[in-house]
Amino acid sequence: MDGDDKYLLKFKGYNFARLFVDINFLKNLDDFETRDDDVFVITYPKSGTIWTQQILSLIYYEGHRNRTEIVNTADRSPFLEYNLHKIDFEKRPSPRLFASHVPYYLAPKGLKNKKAKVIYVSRNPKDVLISYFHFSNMLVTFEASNNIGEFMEKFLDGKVVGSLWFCHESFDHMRGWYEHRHDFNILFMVYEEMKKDLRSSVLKISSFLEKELSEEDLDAVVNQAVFQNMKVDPQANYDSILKNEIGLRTKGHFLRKGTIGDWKHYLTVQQNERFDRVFQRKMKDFPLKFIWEIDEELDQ
Ligand SMILES: Nc1ncnc2c1ncn2[C@@H]1O[C@H](COP(=O)(O)O)[C@@H](OP(=O)(O)O)[C@H]1O
Ligand SMILES: CCc1ccc(OS(=O)(=O)O)cc1
Repeated sequence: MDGDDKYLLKFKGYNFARLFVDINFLKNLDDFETRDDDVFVITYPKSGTIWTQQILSLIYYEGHRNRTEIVNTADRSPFLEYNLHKIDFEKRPSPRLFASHVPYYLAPKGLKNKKAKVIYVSRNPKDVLISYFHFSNMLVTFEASNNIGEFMEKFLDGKVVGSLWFCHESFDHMRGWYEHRHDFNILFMVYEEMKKDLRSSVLKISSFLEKELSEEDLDAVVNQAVFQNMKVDPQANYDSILKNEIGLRTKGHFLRKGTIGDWKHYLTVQQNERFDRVFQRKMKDFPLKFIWEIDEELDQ
C-alpha cells in the first residue's frame, strides 16, 4: 500500500474506494481463482457498469427476466474488489458474474487463460466526468467537490477512485485494457453504442457469451435494461443500497440521466477547451474513436 487519503486507498499505483475495499483481498487478487465460465464486466467508474450488470443477469437468468426473483444487482453480479455483501465467491454456483473497475495489470492472472470472459465497457470521458462529479458529491464514501472545475482537476490528475481515465502510459485504464486485449477473452462495448441501439448491443453481448436468446427473451432483456425501466426497478437501480447501506450526502440516484453529451450542459467553453487539450495530448495515437454527442431528440 502506498499513499494515504480518507477516501482513496492507493494499491500498486491504483486508487480504490477506501471505504469499500478489503486490503487483504487486494493482496491476494492476483491469485483469485477464476473459473472458465466466469464473466467479468470491467469499466472505469461511471461508464455503464450497472447497466451491463443488469443486461448480463437478464441474459443468464430467466428468473430476473420474468421478474420472479428478488435479487439486486449487487448480489447478481457483485463487485470483485468491492464485495459489499461479503459474498463467499468460492461457494457461488457457476456461472459467476462479476463487476470490477480494476486496471488490466491488477486483474486476477487466471483471466489470462483466455477462458473466462471479460466485457469492457467504455464511455466518452466528458460524460464520465459529469456523471462522476454528481456521483461523488452524492455518496458519503467519495470526496465531494465544490464545482465541476474542481472535480475536473482531480479527474485529470487521476486523484479519484479508478485513478486516471486519461492515459499516456499503457498501464492506465482504458488504454491498458485495450492494448492488452490479446491477453484476455474480451469484448469491448461502447456506452454510446448501447444507447443508440440497445437491441443490437444485447445481441452482441449474448453472442459473445454464447447464450442464444429467443426473440421473446431478447425483447424482455431490452425492455428491462432501457433507462426508464431500469430506473424504476428497485432490484436494478441500487436505490436502497445507496440509501441504506452506503449513505447519501445529497439526494440522487445511481441512474441519473443516462444520456450522451450531458457535459455540454456543464462545462464552460474554457473548461471544455482545457479538457480537449489534455485529451488530444494523451490520446492522440489511440485508435478507438469516442462518441461525444448525439442529436438530443434521438437520445431517449
Ligand atoms: N439503462 C441505462 N441506460 C443508460 N444509461 C444508464 C443505464 N443504467 C445506468 N446508466 C448510466 O450509467 C452511469 C453510471 O455508470 P456506472 O454504472 O458505471 O457507475 C450513469 O450515468 P449518468 O450519471 O450520466 O446518468 C447512469 O445513469
Ligand atoms: C459496492 C457497490 C459500489 C458502489 C459504488 C461504486 O462506485 S464506483 O463505481 O466505484 O464509482 C462501486 C461499487
